[in-house]
Amino acid sequence: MTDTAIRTRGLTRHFGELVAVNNIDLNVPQGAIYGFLGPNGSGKTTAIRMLCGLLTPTSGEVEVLGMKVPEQSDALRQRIGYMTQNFSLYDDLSVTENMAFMARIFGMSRSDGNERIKQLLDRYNLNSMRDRRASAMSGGQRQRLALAVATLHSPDLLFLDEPTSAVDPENRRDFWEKLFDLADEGKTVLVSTHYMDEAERCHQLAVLETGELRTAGTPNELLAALEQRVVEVSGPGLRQLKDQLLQLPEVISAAQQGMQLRVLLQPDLTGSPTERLASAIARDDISIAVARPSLEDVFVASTTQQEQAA
Ligand SMILES: Nc1ncnc2c1ncn2[C@@H]1O[C@H](COP(=O)(O)OP(=O)(O)OP(=O)(O)O)[C@@H](O)[C@H]1O
Repeated sequence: MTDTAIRTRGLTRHFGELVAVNNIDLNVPQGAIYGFLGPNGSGKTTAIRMLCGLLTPTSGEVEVLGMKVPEQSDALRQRIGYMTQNFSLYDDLSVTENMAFMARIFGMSRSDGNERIKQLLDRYNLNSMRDRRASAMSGGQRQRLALAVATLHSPDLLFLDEPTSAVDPENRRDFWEKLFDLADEGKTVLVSTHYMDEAERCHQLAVLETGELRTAGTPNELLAALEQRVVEVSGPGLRQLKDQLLQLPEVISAAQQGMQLRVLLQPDLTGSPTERLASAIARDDISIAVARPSLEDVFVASTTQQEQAA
């Protein structure tokens, strides 16, 4: 049996009239890398802040590492790490000073703190810049320092809010390797992201839109459950073709990818999707082929249903 690291029921947060998080049920297994995927303003940060005990829910139940939140937030704080979007480093402090400061906050003795800092300097390749001020570091270096600081007290659960938005693909890949090392040690990681390649790396995912949980599961489960059909269309005049496609009732979305358009179709179409589109467009200079769904298609399908229904 897998233990549950995070369990919520009916998690809701209002800001005045705005419902930022609406009635969310989550089950995050221990040891998983769990992705929060959603457009800007979909409620990812608000949900994370409630799970950390930093923000009180308007209603609903939250249990994190077996503790009730917000009631047991103080005890929980020792067992979780939180890396925010802007990394929350002290720019005027050096690499080791940033870490030593956090060690003091967590009440570590000087010798324990120094021992842990030594381990983390090695683990996150920060030795060569140990005396450098945080303000003088590159995006990738700051990210590694932020992860070192967030894991200084060896938390069992790590919250990462869009941790890779300021770094290049190589640093992102290295960062994810570090996350898998943590998961391999039994740590649970909840990570919010906009990037599809990152979503694909997660063991499980939740897709949020306008504060609501649209879908959740492993990447394979989400792909298998996608009811919408996906086709690729190529031919001359792709920009005009795209506008034409978007007028059709069968089409949910169309987006150009290089020399072709990726088109998501309504789920309940009868007959062959390619023949149906070909007859609707009625042009003999284009080709249409069925495509394998991707997580981006899942994301688009689950975050445009509401717009269509409205
Ligand atoms: N303290 C606050 N007061 C009022 N509204 C807020 C507050 N915090 C968040 N919101 C609103 O709640 C909604 C959800 O915001 P949130 O930051 O949780 O989304 P997000 O998915 O993390 O977005 P992003 O990807 O842009 O970081 C937004 O409409 C935001 O403006």
